[in-house]
Amino acid sequence: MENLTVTGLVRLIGAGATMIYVKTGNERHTEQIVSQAAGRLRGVGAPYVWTCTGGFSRNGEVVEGITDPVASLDYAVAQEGPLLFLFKDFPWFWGDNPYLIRALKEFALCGKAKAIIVIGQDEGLPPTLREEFVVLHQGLPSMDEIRAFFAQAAARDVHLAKACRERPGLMDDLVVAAQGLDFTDLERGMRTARASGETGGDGFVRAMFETKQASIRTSGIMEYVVNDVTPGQVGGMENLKQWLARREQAFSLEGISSGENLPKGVLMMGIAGCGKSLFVKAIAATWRLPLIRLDMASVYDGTFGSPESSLRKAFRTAEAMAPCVLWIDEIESGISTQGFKAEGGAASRILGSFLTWMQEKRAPVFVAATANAIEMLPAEIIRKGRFDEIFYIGLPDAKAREEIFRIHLARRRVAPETFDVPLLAGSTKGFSGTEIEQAVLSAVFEAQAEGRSMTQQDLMAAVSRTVPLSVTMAEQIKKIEAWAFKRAVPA
Ligand SMILES: Nc1ncnc2c1ncn2[C@@H]1O[C@H](COP(=O)(O)OP(=O)(O)OP(=O)(O)O)[C@@H](O)[C@H]1O
Repeated sequence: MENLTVTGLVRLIGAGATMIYVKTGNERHTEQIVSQAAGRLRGVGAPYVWTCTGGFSRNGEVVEGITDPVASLDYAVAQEGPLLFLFKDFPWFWGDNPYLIRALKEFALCGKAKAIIVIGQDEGLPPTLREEFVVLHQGLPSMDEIRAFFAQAAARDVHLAKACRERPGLMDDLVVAAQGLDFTDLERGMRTARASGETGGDGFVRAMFETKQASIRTSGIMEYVVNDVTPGQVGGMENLKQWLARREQAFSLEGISSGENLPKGVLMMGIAGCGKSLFVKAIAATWRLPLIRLDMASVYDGTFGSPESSLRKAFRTAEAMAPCVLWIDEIESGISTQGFKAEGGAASRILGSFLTWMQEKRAPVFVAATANAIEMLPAEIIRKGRFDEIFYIGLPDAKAREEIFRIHLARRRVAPETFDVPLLAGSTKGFSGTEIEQAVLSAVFEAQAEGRSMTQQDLMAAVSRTVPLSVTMAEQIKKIEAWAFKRAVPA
């Protein structure tokens, strides 16, 4: 699907296109582009803009108050061209109005001196009209458009102009911070910066990051994860850490600019609570990339639109924010226990479009996918070449458990040297990272409740109170490990 641009629109209409459908999330900006295109088309003048409440207006003045969609098309047909009509609310009517569909089909035959542009939020073009319309997509602004936006903003805003003079690299920082925002959000970001009273360069950059976080949050299926986890905070997983370190160069600025040999992504599967999420955060923090989390369960349950359109939106946002890490959490969600093939429809279509995107993406988006229920993953997803590597994160061994104890004791400001950590590690065979963390926390609380410092005894008592998942789910874990042994690299 082609992107909506002024030149593209002028070229299309100049070549005789009479019916264009623009999929947009920002009506106002689409209207601006259509107005600019109309200005470049000889003899067309300002476009007629139709809404279901006000009828037609031109240059902001009402010219004809027809609010019925079919009658409005009759009006458009009767006008002398060359003219451009922008219809805003048609998609709400054409679902159950055969007269409107017919009137649109007739408009397509009414001559070339007039063109109509219909705008809508979703793909919602009825199948019967697909042949009539050229479909365009109003994507997110490019880096050049964002730069132009800030240049214009600096011409109006004395604080931004001053900050740009004082910090030569500010424009670049702003463009990176604002990537992935649409024009409405860019304006919102400027307002946030002004309202915060922080009018230095950092204030503007921060406002853009905050706007991006808020904008990703409102999409419902995605979340901007603020994080500063380093590999030093992850116990064990030596293979994964080495893998990560070897690829750091590829995701450096030079690596990204060369665009060559960029890693596609990793799939991390394994037992709950063993640090999959923690490691995804460590990847993003090590490479100093923004981390966006996509919740597959919300994609599948359709709360925020059809799964297909949610996923497309997520990919577009990730590409617009590139370079970034896209964390696909619970990638196996939505696939029933009866198996991938039996599910047929939605699940296989969605996983199919995910795999195609993985294969074709050019933008530096590193995909970090995590999965718990690995036996549900279809062969398609674990086939070699989809992900750069598939890691299995199992229960930590004794050395990893020691590291995990040290990390969590230090996090609670307790000096690990004062404890017999090897003994603790030896007593926690079969514990996951979460279970070790919980045991440390429980011992901290016990000691606090009695108003004293924590002792080895508190920790050993907390450990003996814990029944790890590996005991209650021994059979399942054995099965998972046997499955992973053949298909994945141990983390
Ligand atoms: N290897 C580890 N090193 C240090 N801490 C760990 C480790 N594994 C788990 N933890 C602790 O347990 C918490 C939960 O782990 P995390 O959420 O990363 O596990 P997960 O495998 O993603 O689990 P789930 O599948 O349930 O989301 C982490 O925030 C961390 O505090």
